[in-house]
Amino acid sequence: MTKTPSSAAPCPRVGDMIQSLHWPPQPAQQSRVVALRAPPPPPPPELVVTCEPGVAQTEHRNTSGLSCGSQADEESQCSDSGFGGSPASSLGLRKLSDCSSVGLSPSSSFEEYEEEFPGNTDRKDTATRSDAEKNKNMVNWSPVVVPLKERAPWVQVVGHAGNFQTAGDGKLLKKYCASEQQCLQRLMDDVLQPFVPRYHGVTRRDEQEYNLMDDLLSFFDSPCIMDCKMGSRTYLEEELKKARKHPQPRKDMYEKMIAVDPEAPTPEEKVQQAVLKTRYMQWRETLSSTATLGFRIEGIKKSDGSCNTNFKRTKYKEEVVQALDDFVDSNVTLLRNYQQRLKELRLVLEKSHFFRTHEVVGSSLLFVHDQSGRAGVWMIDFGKTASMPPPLTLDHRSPWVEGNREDGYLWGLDNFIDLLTGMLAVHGSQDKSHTALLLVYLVCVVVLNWSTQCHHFAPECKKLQSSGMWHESGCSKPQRRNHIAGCVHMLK
Ligand SMILES: Nc1ncnc2c1ncn2[C@@H]1O[C@H](COP(=O)(O)OP(=O)(O)OP(=O)(O)O)[C@@H](O)[C@H]1O
Ligand SMILES: O=P(O)(O)O[C@@H]1[C@H](O)[C@H](O)[C@@H](OP(=O)(O)O)[C@H](OP(=O)(O)O)[C@H]1O
Repeated sequence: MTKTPSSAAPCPRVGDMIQSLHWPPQPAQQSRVVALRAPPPPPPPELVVTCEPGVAQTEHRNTSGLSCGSQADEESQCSDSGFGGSPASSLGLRKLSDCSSVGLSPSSSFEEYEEEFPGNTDRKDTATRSDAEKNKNMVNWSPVVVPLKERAPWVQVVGHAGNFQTAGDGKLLKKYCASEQQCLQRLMDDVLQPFVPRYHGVTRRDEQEYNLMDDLLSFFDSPCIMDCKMGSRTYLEEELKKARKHPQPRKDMYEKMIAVDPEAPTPEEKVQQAVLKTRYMQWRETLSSTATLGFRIEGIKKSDGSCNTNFKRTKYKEEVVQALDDFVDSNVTLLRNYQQRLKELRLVLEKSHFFRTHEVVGSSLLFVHDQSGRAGVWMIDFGKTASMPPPLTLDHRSPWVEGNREDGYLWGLDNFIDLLTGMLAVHGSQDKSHTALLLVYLVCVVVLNWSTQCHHFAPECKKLQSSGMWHESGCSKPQRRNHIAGCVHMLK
């Protein structure tokens, strides 16, 4: 969300991303890392108390031993684009999805890279007991923190390139964004806390400030990850107003648009070779399932290292179901775990004060599971989450009409849960028909077996014997049906 084009990394290749995110390597390996992928790793992050001017604080609280001051409740959204947003030259710099790593070759798989760094095994010692205990509070299903030596390097599935760094101790640094910081702080005191990465305050590294939070992948071993953007609207009402006041057509978005559908721009946009951000965002919503289902899949990374961010046109239920089924490898237990977790989340969202009083736009649900069958879902990305002026609240289900600020988040979640329920029902009925087929097969085998035992008593067999058509091994194929019928008749 925080866009600092000057410091934004170019669309990272997988290896580069790993290099910049996974540190610090042991000195012995460091030169190898540098030789392979410059630049060298940065120094450890320094925790700072977030009371500097310009760092908005709204609450007195103490996270990770940090105490914070208080300022006016003024939120600045992290996404500035649309009215000055990413310059055209940033095309290719911004999103990981622009350089989709679909079908990464095995040689570029994350796991393989990890093996290049035996030093990583030593770092398991740095995962302290207190960290493990903090993490324990966050997950309400399994308190296991996977030892670092077993962990694959951190992976960013989608989002702004260059926004993240790992802290190496089960924590993650995301480029500082004041409104996101406010949300994360508030969420730590809300019933939603178990569904959000634990927030540890602001930290600085290399002159850049970051929000420090739990790395949700640290609970998993070679995780499969899915990012789903929630809600029926992906831009803030505020963005719409600003775009009307100061329209700033974007060339980069025009290019992203024609890359997907050359016919999408209007004749006017074709002449300008640029589109407004809000227009681009609306087009993305209707092209995908955002407008019809209230959520869309942004990207999926599987445990084999393959990563797919090619979901811009994944719109219809059947397509979404197909992608979800592929994400869980048709594993019914995982589907059930995810359904359960989403139902729990829905119950908590309906009770949450934070949720009631915030317009939640552009936020994602991060789905993570691994081979062990553990599965978790967390809310991430609050850069475009804006508080409502009191006493206004949102129900998150009503359709959006400009001015009501409804975001369709719960409507999307309802649809998501319904899809999973439907998938489970199909798997259930498939299981039943498989069981029925298996039973029929078993009965046939038993009866056939029986038939060879009881042929002496079956009148048909006697007939066959007297006609010389009996085979020593039992009935020959053409007569088998009669034989079985005879046996069954006898049993009656
Ligand atoms: N706490 C976390 N733990 C593990 N992975 C995370 C965490 N937060 C974010 N990620 C990873 O980073 C990706 C992008 O996250 P996020 O949406 O917060 O970034 P962003 O740059 O603000 O994205 P956007 O372009 O949608 O605004 C996610 O898809 C996920 O892979
Ligand atoms: O997925 P795409 O097609 O690449 O489109 C991007 C996506 O909608 C992001 O959510 C948005 O960032 P925000 O959510 O922060 O607005 C970004 O705007 P940006 O280019 O202005 O960062 C878009 O370019």
